[in-house]
Amino acid sequence: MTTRAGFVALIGEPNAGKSTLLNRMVGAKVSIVTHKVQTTRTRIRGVAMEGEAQIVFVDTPGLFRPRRRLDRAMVAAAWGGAADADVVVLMVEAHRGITEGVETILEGLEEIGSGRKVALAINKIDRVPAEKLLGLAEDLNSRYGFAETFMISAERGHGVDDLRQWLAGKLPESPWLYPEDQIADLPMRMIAAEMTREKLTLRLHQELPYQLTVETENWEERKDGSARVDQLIYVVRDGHKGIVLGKRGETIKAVSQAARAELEEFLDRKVHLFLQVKVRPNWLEESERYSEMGLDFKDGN
Ligand SMILES: Nc1nc2c(ncn2[C@@H]2O[C@H](COP(=O)(O)OP(=O)(O)OP(=O)(O)O)[C@@H](O)[C@H]2O)c(=O)[nH]1
Repeated sequence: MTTRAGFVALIGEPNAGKSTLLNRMVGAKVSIVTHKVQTTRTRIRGVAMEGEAQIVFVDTPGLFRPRRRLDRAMVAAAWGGAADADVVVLMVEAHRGITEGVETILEGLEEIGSGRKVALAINKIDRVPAEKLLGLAEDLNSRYGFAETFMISAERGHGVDDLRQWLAGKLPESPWLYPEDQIADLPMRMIAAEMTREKLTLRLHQELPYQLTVETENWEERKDGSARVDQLIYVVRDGHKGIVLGKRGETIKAVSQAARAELEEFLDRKVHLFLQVKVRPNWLEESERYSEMGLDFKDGN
C-alpha cells in the first residue's frame, strides 16, 4: 500500500484552539507534553496517523504576535516554516471573526503564494449560530483562495475527522518519517535531545564541534516509575569525538549529569540517561528532509 507523510503547520492567533485541535488529532498521550514543547526550540508538536498517512505537525513560533508595522523581510523569514510545510491550516475563531490579528495572517499568507495547500478551519463553531458561519467563511474565502474550508469545534470534536482525512490526502507519497512506535513520545524524545545538546553547548562553548547532533534512540518507561533514556551524540569526525568525551570522559560525564538533572526536573521523576558518541560523517545528508523544512531538531542550530 502507498504510504504518505509530510508536514502540516497549524497557524492562527493565540487562543485560536491550535493546541486543542492538535491534541484531538494526535491523541491524549502527547497532549501532556505539547504545551511544554513550546518552551523549547523544538518545532515538532506531534504526529498523527490517518490510514497509511503520517501527519507531522510543526510549530511556527513567533509569527503572529500583533505588530503594528511588519517588516516584510522579517515576515518572510518567519513564514518560512509555514511555507515549507506541505499543508497549512489557518484557524480562525468563529465568534471573533476577522480580527486585526487574522488580517495580519492573511497578509502573511500571500507570502506563501498559492492557496492550494492552505486550508481554513473555522473553529469554535459551537459558540455561534450556523447562519453566521457561512458569512464568515465567504468573507475569508474572498480574501484568500483557500483550498478547502472546514467548520470545526476542536473542543467537541466536530469536523476534526474530516479535516484529518483531508490533510492525509494532501501529503506527498513518502515513506513514514518516524517509526510508528515512537510517535506518541516523539516530542518528549526531542525535548530530551535538546536538553543534552544545550548542556554540551554550555560546556564546550566555541569548542563545540560543528555539525553535532543529538538523538534520543530509546525511551523506556520502567515499572518503578523511572525512565531509561538512551541518546546518541553524532559528530562528523573522529577528532570531534575526543572533544565531546573530554579528558578521561570528564566532559561527557558532566554533560550527562546536567542533562539528567534537568530532565528529572522536567518529568518530575527519576531518569537514567545513557549517552554515547558516534562518528557519522554523512548524517547531514541523511537528515536532508528535515533541514529542507528548516527544522532544527536534528542539529539544534
Ligand atoms: N467553545 C470552544 N472553545 C474552544 C474550542 N477549541 C478550543 N477552545 C478553547 O479555546 C482556548 C484556547 O485553546 P488552545 O488550544 O489553547 O489555543 P491555542 O491556539 O493553542 O493557543 P496558544 O497556545 O496561545 O497559541 C481554550 O480554553 C480551549 O478550551 C472549541 O471548539 N469551542
